[in-house]
Amino acid sequence: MSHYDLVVLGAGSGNALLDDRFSHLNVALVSEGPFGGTCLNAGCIPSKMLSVTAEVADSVRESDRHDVAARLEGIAWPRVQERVFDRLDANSRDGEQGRRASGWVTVLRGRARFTGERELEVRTERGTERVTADRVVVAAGGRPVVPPVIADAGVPYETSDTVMRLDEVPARMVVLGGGYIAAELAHVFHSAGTAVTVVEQQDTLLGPQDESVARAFTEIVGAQWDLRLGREVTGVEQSTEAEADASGTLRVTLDDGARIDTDLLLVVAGRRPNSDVLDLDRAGISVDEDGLIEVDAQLRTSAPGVWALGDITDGGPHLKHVANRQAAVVAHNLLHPEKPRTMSYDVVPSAVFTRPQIAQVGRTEQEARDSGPDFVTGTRRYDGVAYGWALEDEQGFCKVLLDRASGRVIGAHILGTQAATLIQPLVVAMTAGMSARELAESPLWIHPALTEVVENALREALGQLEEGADGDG
Ligand SMILES: Cc1cc2nc3c(=O)[nH]c(=O)nc-3n(C[C@H](O)[C@H](O)[C@H](O)COP(=O)(O)OP(=O)(O)OC[C@H]3O[C@@H](n4cnc5c(N)ncnc54)[C@H](O)[C@@H]3O)c2cc1C
Ligand SMILES: NC(=O)c1ccc[n+]([C@@H]2O[C@H](COP(=O)([O-])OP(=O)(O)OC[C@H]3O[C@@H](n4cnc5c(N)ncnc54)[C@H](O)[C@@H]3O)[C@@H](O)[C@H]2O)c1
Repeated sequence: MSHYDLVVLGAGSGNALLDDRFSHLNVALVSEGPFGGTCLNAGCIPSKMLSVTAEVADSVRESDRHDVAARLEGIAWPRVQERVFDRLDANSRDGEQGRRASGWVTVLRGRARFTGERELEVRTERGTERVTADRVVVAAGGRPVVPPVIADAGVPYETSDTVMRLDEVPARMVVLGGGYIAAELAHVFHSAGTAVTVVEQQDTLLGPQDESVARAFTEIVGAQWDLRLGREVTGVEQSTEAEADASGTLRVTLDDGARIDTDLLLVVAGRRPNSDVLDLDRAGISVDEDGLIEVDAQLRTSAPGVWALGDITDGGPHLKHVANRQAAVVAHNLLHPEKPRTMSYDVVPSAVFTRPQIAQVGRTEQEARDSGPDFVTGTRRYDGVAYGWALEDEQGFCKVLLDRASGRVIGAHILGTQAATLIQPLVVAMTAGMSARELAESPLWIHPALTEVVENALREALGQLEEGADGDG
């Protein structure tokens, strides 16, 4: 049994909290999977590297909109694979080697589970190691959910953990689920030449987005992907050899009786926390009904001396920038228990790196309607500003929601080129408590940058506020 000052479980965002400030401690970093966790190896980063490649191909395809004569000869998928994963795998290996060479971090690669309070068993290649610690941070993330209809069918399928590393691009793909991951990966594979069918149980893709964004996105991609909305998969079978040659290796049946022959099934129907394999009850760590570890604002769990962060917790949306901030808060609280910091989830932006790109922060219009504050909206389209003309963009828009009483932005939604970047001034204003008028009128907005669409949406909403105020008077 080895004893440590600190054990961190998980080499994703958990690894991010360890820096030289901890070098006076005896630390163990335990991880089953590779360093960098989901984000580096199978999540945010490879998906964005592939999505930018897809964007480049899309630009060539659409070059005639800008009177440029170009023809796409194809995406060299094996070379893309090498470029993306050689870099990411090296980064992961370097991260692990750096820790091993640090002199103060012991790396234990293997599956861990709790055997008592701040006591763990780790099954490594060299056998089972038992460790105890004064303090423990649990950052064991989550994994894809595979509905029983697929898991029990005994057929081959891919998830986001595997699909980005395929050797070749399939001719046909059925994507089960129409959320974030589906939107990003369907774009990548469609652009690489795959005929994509998306099966989503709700009536739109990206259901939790603002209703105008979800509607517009569903309509735009509906012209490129075969969408089966409001549908569920009821069965999947492997085709016979003769059928496979003619129509693909799998046959997917939907609840309306439709049968779809395909070469590959991608299951992206949500994620679940890895808490079920950790025997958390033996450590006194409480979870909610979804298996998420319950944490307070300081990211403490119900067990003394145990903190948790990232996708395994019930603290905030499961996004990498949230997990990174949580890691910074936990690091501070471990080092300065007398002056602890807390997490706030008041303003959490997110983006979907699909085509068109989508970004959001704060409330959706449907949430604002349901939760009752009196609000106004302002929407401006990309084709209403000069840079939108330059882009020949006929789909993009920015919508802002302002609280009538305070004049502050309570939500913002952008669909279109560079949405993830354009939303940031709105995020800053919301975080700083700046009014919409201050944001629209105090900084100079560069002309004719695309940010003018944000400025104009704000001005439109401010006009609505004024009209309301005049009416009241
Ligand atoms: C395809 C995809 C795209 C995404 N894109 C984005 C994006 O663009 N932007 C964004 O903000 N977020 C994105 N996310 C979400 C983001 O990846 C996660 O929120 C983030 O990586 C969570 O970090 P984490 O440290 O909580 O978990 P992880 O990074 O999953 O780390 C968990 C660690 O725990 C280890 N572990 C688990 N169980 C055990 C065990 N029993 N014993 C030992 N070790 C264990 C794992 O090996 C791993 O090292 C994406 C996710 C996916 C799947
Ligand atoms: N850009 C980003 O920030 C980014 C990108 C990818 C993933 N993520 C993170 O990963 C999480 C998981 O992404 P995800 O796309 O797997 O989940 P999700 O929750 O976003 O979407 C899952 C979708 O699958 C549908 N679904 C579930 N079961 C189904 C079934 N049996 N039949 C048909 N449809 C079904 C759901 O209705 C939902 O629309 C996200 O919530 C987010 O936290 C973030």
